[in-house]
Amino acid sequence: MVQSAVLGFPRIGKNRELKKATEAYWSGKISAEELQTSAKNLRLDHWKLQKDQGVDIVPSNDFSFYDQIMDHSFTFNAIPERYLKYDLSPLDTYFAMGRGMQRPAIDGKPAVDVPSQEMVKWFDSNYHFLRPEVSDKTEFKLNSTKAVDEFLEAKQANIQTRPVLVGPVTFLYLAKATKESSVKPIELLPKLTAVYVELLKKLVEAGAESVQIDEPILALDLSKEVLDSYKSTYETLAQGGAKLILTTYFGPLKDNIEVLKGLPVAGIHVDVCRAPENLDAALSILDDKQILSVGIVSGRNIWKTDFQKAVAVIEKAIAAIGSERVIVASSSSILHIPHSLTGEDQLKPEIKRWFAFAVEKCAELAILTKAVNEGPASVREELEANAADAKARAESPITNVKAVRDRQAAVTPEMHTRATPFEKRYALQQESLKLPQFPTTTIGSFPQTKEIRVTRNKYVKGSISAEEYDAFIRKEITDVVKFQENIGLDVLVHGEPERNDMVQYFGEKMEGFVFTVNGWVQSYGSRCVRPPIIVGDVSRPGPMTVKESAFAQSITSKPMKGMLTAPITILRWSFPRDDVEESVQAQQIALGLRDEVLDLEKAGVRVIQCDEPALREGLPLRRADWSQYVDYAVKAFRLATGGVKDDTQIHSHFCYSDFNDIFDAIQGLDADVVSIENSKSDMKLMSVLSNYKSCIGPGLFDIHSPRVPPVEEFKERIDALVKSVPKDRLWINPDCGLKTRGWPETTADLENMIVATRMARNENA
Ligand SMILES: Nc1nc2c(c(=O)[nH]1)N[C@@H](CNc1ccc(C(=O)N[C@@H](CCC(=O)N[C@@H](CCC(=O)N[C@@H](CCC(=O)O)C(=O)O)C(=O)O)C(=O)O)cc1)CN2
Ligand code: MET
Ligand SMILES: [Zn+2]
Repeated sequence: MVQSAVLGFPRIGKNRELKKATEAYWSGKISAEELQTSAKNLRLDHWKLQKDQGVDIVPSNDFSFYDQIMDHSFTFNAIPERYLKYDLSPLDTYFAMGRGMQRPAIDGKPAVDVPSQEMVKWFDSNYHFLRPEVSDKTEFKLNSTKAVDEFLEAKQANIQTRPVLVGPVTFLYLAKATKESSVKPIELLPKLTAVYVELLKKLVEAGAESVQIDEPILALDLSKEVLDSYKSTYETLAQGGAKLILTTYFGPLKDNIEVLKGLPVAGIHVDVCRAPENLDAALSILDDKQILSVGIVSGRNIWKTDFQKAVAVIEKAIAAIGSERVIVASSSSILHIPHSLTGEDQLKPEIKRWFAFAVEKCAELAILTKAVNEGPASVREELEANAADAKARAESPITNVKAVRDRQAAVTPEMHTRATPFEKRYALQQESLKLPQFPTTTIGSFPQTKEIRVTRNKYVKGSISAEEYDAFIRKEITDVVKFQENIGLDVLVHGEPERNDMVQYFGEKMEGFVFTVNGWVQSYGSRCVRPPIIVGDVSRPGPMTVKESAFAQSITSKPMKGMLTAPITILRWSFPRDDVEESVQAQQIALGLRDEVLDLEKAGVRVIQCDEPALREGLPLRRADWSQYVDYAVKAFRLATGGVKDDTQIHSHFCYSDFNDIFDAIQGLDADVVSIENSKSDMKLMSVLSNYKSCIGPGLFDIHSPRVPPVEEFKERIDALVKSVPKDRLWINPDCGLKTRGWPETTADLENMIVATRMARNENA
């Protein structure tokens, strides 16, 4: 019999219970025990939910308080020394790795001041993990039995789970060596694998029938060294005695499939949503006992699975290897989609029927499995309903809007190019903006205080009027503008208090999107987003940000920076359509933004920033696919911004550190100023910065952590930057927006940043 499986379930909870509990713990409102209890309840709920939907194989150890990769660093004792010297509890050590910790000496306990680990994007998703850090001194050992404990916890509730581990090759591939260490992480494989064996033995002892071991890097271009390591690593892992299901996802395996041939694993999992060709590839290398887990229900999007197509794929696998050896699974963990559609009553029924969220995806897996086990007649109604939903979507008028298509057809090459080259127009901008050396600015948002969120919530629920809300936002903007003037920033921002989220906000102002009330997806740690869903052709019916930006400019004589989210980021951080090319969707969004940019310019805003932080994560996982992506991504940005006058300054912003990969694309945007995250990447960007032809503001402090760097630290960073960036091209700013920070640390951060900038100006005048 075919079995169904989920590779990982969203852990944040239906109503973001985990977010609320961890944040309450951090602020001292609940105890560690209370936090553990709510986590335990959530795990139990989620196991039961999946079982109730009819899933046969449910995962354990997919839970995490912060990030599953960091859990592995913690489990295998890859804990940098800097987190251990304070004698914190294991839980607090763990959270310090995730978010840093800074607190004064109290009750005889020493002061703590430690930044978090580096946070990076999980493949091409909007989820972030904490990059493991290893060195030749790392002593891998079992520091935690979380995987075993959670397995037993489920077992106690009479639920047999399949524990999930991140495979050792993927773990070390994603790791970096500490600064002091010369070791290449991958060289530590033998040492680390030995500890995996120990853990696997414990899981088997506890009663685990099989273990899911994730090796998603197999969807990347890999070196021979990495590929070759699979054989010896998995031969060693086999000593653990566990039945391993080696899991790959997010893309085609291509030639990497070869290394899976002959590995001593019980089965492999492939993603056939992203890469249908993985099915044949996998079938061609399995031995005559191995299981094939077919990832057919997408863990990355919210569209209903096309049952008819899916059944055909599964039947093909069954025909090849027999039903005992086939598992029907989610393509990847379904961490990336919201919890459930229940309660999303504001969605029009004719559109809601196109979607399946996590709980509904579980039901889909059960239906598909039944269809192949008991025959289509056993789920006839479900199959018919599914076919009707697909047909209704294909025929919906919103998926093909003539005015939008006509405008796209009329786009010309000239619309992508500014009238004058950078050097000349920057000189004009300098003349009009009159900025000092090393201009200071911020990335856009200021703290989204509890008061702001609560007031917006009241407005959304209708308990305050639009006028009251507008007045509140105007007051917030006024306060933020005054604050920036007082503190001495050069290019101001309005602070984005009116925005729930930089993507959702724009989605809500454009046609072609729909929204959820509770469709939260974890982005990092306790932070979540509610991605809007692109359901049809996109257009912009009217101004989206002009009112707030024009007001902010009207109350200051300093230049006010208008703040927009650029096309690829709106596209990537939404759930895009799967019936139209992403390049087409990007261009539709770009045309809407182009109108907004020109309206801002008309309203007297002379600096306009279009944030494109998702440009890097949008890069296809395989290099061979990069150029066609970069081509449409860069065009979309240029289409949005290319229509402005010479003396209107275009900024962009990127918050990740792999600048190298995308250097040419960023250059190709032809923005006048770009700000990029830099503070946590060990200043490794330095070497490429000197080649950048326009202005650049490498981030000077990490906004993900409440830790405030002292003035000297800022000064050191600026001094290092002055050595690689031309003195008339360097801007000074934080890594990213300040919305997740509180006012005390924001004030201290910016004060220190400005003091250090003034020192640097004196020295470099
Ligand atoms: N979409 C997206 N992706 C991104 C980023 C981003 O900004 N947006 N930034 C990078 C890092 N990721 C981040 C993701 C989320 C947040 C973040 O701050 N999220 C907030 C929610 C933001 C939001 O949607 N706020 C809404 C709803 C807030 C809310 O929780 N309201 C309460 C009621 C009010 C209250 O009691 O607090 C409720 O609904 O229950 C609003 O302000 O309107 C959170 O998790 O807390 C920050 C960074 C990369 N990816
Ligand atoms: C994730 S990039 C954030 C950019 C946005 N303008 C902000 O400051 O919040
Ligand atoms: Zn950012």
